Amino acid sequence: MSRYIREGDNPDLTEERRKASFDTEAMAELFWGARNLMRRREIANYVEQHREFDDPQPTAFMTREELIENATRKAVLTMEHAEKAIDITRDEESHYFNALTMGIDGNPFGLHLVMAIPTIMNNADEGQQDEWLPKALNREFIATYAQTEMGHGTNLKKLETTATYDPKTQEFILHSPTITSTKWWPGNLGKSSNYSVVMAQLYSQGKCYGAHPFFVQLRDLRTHKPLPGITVGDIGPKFGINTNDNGFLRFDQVRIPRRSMFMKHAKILPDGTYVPPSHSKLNYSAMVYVRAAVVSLMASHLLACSTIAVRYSCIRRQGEITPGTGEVKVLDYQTQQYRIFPQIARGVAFRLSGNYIIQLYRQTMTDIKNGDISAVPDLHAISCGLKAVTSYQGALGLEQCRMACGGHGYLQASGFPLQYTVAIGACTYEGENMVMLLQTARHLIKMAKAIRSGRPPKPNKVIDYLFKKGPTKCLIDQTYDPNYQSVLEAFEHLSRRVTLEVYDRLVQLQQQGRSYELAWNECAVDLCKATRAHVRTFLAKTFVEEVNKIADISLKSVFQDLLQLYLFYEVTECAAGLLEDGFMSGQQLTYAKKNVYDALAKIRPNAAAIVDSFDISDRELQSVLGRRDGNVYENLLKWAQMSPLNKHDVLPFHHKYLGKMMDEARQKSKL
Ligand SMILES: CC/C=C\C/C=C\C/C=C\C/C=C\C/C=C\CCCC(=O)SCCNC(=O)CCNC(=O)[C@H](O)C(C)(C)COP(=O)(O)OP(=O)(O)OC[C@H]1O[C@@H](n2cnc3c(N)ncnc32)[C@H](O)[C@@H]1OP(=O)(O)O
Ligand SMILES: Cc1cc2nc3c(=O)[nH]c(=O)nc-3n(C[C@H](O)[C@H](O)[C@H](O)COP(=O)(O)OP(=O)(O)OC[C@H]3O[C@@H](n4cnc5c(N)ncnc54)[C@H](O)[C@@H]3O)c2cc1C
Repeated sequence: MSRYIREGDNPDLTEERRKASFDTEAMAELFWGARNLMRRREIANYVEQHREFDDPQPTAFMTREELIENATRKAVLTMEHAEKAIDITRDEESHYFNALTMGIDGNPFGLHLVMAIPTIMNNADEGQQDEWLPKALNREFIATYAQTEMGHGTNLKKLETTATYDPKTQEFILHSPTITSTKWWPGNLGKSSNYSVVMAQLYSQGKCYGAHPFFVQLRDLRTHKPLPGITVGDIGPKFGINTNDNGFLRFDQVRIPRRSMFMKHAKILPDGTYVPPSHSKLNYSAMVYVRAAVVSLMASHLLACSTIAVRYSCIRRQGEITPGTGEVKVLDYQTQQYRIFPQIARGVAFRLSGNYIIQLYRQTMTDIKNGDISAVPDLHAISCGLKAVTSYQGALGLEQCRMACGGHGYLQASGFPLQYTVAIGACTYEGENMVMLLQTARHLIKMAKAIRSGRPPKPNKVIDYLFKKGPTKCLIDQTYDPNYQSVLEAFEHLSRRVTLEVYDRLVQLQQQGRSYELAWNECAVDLCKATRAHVRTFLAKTFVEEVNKIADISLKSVFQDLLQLYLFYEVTECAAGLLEDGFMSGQQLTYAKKNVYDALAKIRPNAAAIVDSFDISDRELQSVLGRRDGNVYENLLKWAQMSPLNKHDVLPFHHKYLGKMMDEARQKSKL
């Protein structure tokens, strides 16, 4: 019996769990890996046993100051408990523990862990690492990553903050020369951090060498007051992540020692001589890390929101399908399945590719340490595209899950506003999505040039297909192929065609006299399409490969249903492109749609058990609608009764305004 079924649960949800064709626990093991699943359970138990991690009230009812104080309290507790609760050397355990204890809306260590420490690990030289890393890991300071300025986020070449080297004192002078040079956005900069990685234009011997990272103390270690010459604060409430004190920062001729510059790759010698790095973008590795991590992060958001939507749709009865047979669970509506199940399938696809890309990141960082930088452009290309596509599709998917939950989906109690507002940040941070799509397109255009000139680069799993000659007509038909060769070939065809077409147009525009840059801008929409097609191909192939590795027949069959849905849903999503050149026929599109509907029907009886197997706890979901026990209605009422507005039956200012107005209106009407 499923470990998710307990006495007192909503019977509709229990009925759903009993219907499953597979063992939920075995599925959870497959999904997370046996060891990770066991550790997740142990960590979740640990947190449940320490009630001090509980929020004093739902965070939705807290003011911003209360939110930040609560997060800060829990962050300190988290660090105090970490060594007892988890193996701190295992990233998976840290991420899970942090998510359970601190939630997803931000915490004072967010940027310290995600960007500052990776920058120290990958950009500090040995001496600097010896000095900074133990202190960073030991929480002797909290650092953030200050790169974006009020005037420039994308175009790093135009950052205005300067770091001018003074050989006489062997110091850099940090300065913010204009209002637009004010650092703006860095997470945890406003109030929590006392150090920061600061990206500034490096000047030495009268020459500018471009943006470089520096490690800068911002606040006094004892008083926490900003150091002389430094102005720092919070940028105010935002669309979401209001638990995070995203900040602003200005420097007024602040002097820092020469060794504050990260010197693993580029260096300034004491006399001011600049030593360039082996690759000009090695200083950007923390950004590459977060872009890669976003893929798994989007998987987590999608799987959490589809868990909420599926569970709620199992207990929500509304309307009849066959008149007179009683109200159905809303999950029985095909439209509901069409809204929610593709989000599950995309979440799984993102999880699988997310694992791949993080491994590639780790491998590339190791290669760089060993002096091999050859994988840097490939990692950059695929991580930019994946980040852009998964954050965009993730955002759309979360919104579908919310809308699938009707009015209650619009409540903060649903958990959707928190998930959504956190998730959509990823469309912008770490490289705005269009900009990221265009970065991948640069790589694709190089590949197109190689194809046209008949000189393929050295073999590479991600782009080899571009150099293949695929079928000239789509081979999708009604026969079942577990390798989905014809679908993958269709995606490859679309990607190859769009890439080559936009390349040819780029060349043609230049032949007509446009500069490369102007031609590029005229082709930008199609360049983005090429990236999307390439990323779709990558996600799809990774999904097929991973499903083919599953040994257990009953689990594999569930994954195959999700894979079928994923692949044919994507075919329908890119149908215009496949039909445009006559590659796919209308009839084949009809087959694809039928495959989508068939997959929905196959997934329907397993849906509740599938989302259970993602093993997302109520503590993580923070959702009344997505509760494991399905007891939504009584808990919605309890939740509303906790609203601070309900502390008073009559609001203290009622008689001052509305009461007075109505009294006066009644008086007048009596006259
Ligand atoms: C389940 C998950 C569990 C746990 C979670 C784990 C971790 C947490 C994950 C997420 C964290 C969550 C929350 C964090 C929240 C927020 C963090 C956000 C922080 C930030 O936003 S920091 C600021 C980020 N800023 C940007 O990204 C700026 C974007 N701009 C750029 O990157 C660049 O300027 C550019 C790419 C647009 C262009 O660069 P450029 O102008 O310097 O260069 P050129 O255009 O001249 O290009 C030259 C050449 O270099 C290539 N290039 C560019 N960048 C790179 C790179 N990074 N690596 C390799 N190569 C690069 C470029 O492609 C060109 O190549 P070509 O050969 O000439 O074509
Ligand atoms: C939640 C959140 C957290 C953040 N955290 C941090 C942080 O910790 N540290 C930090 O340094 N920064 C942080 N940022 C800043 C973030 O990295 C930038 O906002 C992002 O890189 C985009 O830069 P921008 O805001 O200057 O947008 P702009 O570059 O001004 O872009 C505006 C719009 O113009 C278009 N555009 C711009 N350039 C191009 C181009 N080359 N081609 C095509 N279109 C283009 C895009 O549509 C874009 O949306 C954060 C931002 C957010 C929202």
